[in-house]
Amino acid sequence: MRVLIVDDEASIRRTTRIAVETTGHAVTEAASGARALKLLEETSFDAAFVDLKLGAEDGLDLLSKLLKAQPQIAVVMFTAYANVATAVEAMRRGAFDFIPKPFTPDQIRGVLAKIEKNRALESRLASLETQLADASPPVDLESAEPPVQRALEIAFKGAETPATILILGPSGTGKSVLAREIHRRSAQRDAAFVTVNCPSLSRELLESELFGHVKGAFTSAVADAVGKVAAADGGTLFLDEIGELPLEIQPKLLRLLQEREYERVGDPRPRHANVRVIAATNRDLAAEMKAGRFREDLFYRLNVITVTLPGLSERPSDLLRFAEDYRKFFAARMGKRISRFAPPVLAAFAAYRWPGNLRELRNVIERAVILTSGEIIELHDLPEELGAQVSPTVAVGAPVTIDALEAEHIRRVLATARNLEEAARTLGIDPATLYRKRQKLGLL
Ligand SMILES: Nc1ncnc2c1ncn2[C@@H]1O[C@H](COP(=O)(O)OP(=O)(O)OP(=O)(O)O)[C@@H](O)[C@H]1O
Repeated sequence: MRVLIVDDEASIRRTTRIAVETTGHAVTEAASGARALKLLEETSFDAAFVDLKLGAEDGLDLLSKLLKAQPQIAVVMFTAYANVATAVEAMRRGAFDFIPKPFTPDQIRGVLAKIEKNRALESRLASLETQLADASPPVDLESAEPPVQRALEIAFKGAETPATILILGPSGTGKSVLAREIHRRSAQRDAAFVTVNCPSLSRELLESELFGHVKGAFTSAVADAVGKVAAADGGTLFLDEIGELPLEIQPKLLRLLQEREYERVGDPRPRHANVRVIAATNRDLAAEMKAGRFREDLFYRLNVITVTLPGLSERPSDLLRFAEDYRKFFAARMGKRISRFAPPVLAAFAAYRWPGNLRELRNVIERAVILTSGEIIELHDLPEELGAQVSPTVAVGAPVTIDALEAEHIRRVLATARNLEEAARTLGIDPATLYRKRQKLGLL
C-alpha cells in the first residue's frame, strides 16, 4: 500500500514511517495540509495518518479535503488522548480509525493490517459484483405483447406500494428477475433483497432459515441464527416457489404478513420485522388450495396484487428481441463475432414451444454461440429438438396442404418481425386476424 503521513512534528513522522516501513508499505511524508493535498494531486494513496492538530491547521478540515480528493483513502487520525469528542467527530466525517497519542509501533501496524483486510474485502466484493453483472444477459423488461405489458404495468405500480406481490408463471419466465426489479423500484430499494427458496430444505430447516433459531433448539443448532426474515427487515423478502411452502409453516408466514410478527425456533418471544414480501410460484395456487395443500387465508392474503408472466411461446413478438440480446451478450462474452441467426434458425425459434421459457432460450443461444464456427448461427448449432421442429418438406410447391404452408409462412414472418403489427403488415392482414390465426394454428 502507499501510505501518506501528515504531521507537523518531524519526530512523529519519523516514528510512524519506521513502523509503516517495517510492514513493507511505501511511505510519503507531508509536514502540512497544503503539502498533503498537493501530493494527492500527483499520486493516489491507500492510507493516510493525519495529526488532528497540524500547527494552526485543523486536521478535521484536512480529513474532509483528503476524502473529497480521494474517496477511497483510509484516513487514520492521531488524536490527543483526552480528545475523544473530536475523535468521534472524525469518524463521523469518514475517518477509518483514530489512534490516541502517544502510540506504539504495534498500534500503527495493527491499524494497517485492518486497512489491508478491508481493502481485500472491498476488491473481492467489486470483482464478485462485476462477475455477477457479466454472468447474466441484460434484463429486458419491455414487451410488444399486451398481456405482458399489462402484467409489467401491474408489477411496477405495485412496486411503489408496500403491498405483497404474487408472481405466477411457468418455470423460467423471469419471476425471480421481476421480483428483483420490483425491489429496485420500491421505496426500500437501498435495503436488503433476501431470497428464500421454499422447496430446497426440510420443513425444520426451512422454518429456521426463515425465522432463525436459538442455540440448542435442535441438534444442529450450535449457535443462535437470526434468519432471513430478520435479514430482510426494512427490505424485501422474496419467497420463491411459495406453492411448496409446507402447511405447518404457512400460518407462521400468515402471521408475519398480517401482524409483522414471528418467533425464532426455540424462543417463544415474539419478534417484529417490517418486510415487504414478494412470492412466486409456477404452481396453480388456487388448485393447491382446493386440494388442501395451501391454506385459504394465506392464499387470499398473498393474492392481493398478482402478476402472471406468460410462457415464451405466448410472446412471439418478444422472442426475437430476447434472442438478439442473448446472441450479442454471449458473443461479446466469448469474444466471437456473430452477426445474426440464419432464417431457418428464426423459424425454428418461432415453431418451438419453449417449455423452459427464457431460461431455455438463453441456454440454447449460449450453446449455439459456443458451437458455431462462423459469423452466422445455423440450424445445426441448435439442439436436436429445436432443429427437428422445422419440417423441410413444408415449402412452396411441396406436396403439403395450404394450411401447413400458411402456418409455416406465418411462423417465419412472426419470427423475424419486430412486433405483431409489423408481421400483420408483411402478411397483408390486420393484427386481429393475425392474432386469431396464431391461436388457431397453435402458435400462441
Ligand atoms: N426480463 C428478462 N430479461 C432478460 N433475461 C431474462 C429476463 N427474465 C428472465 N431472464 C432469463 O431467464 C432466466 C430465468 O429467469 P428466472 O430465474 O427469473 O425465472 P423464474 O420464472 O424465476 O424460474 P423458476 O420458476 O424456475 O424459478 C434468467 O436467469 C435470465 O437469464
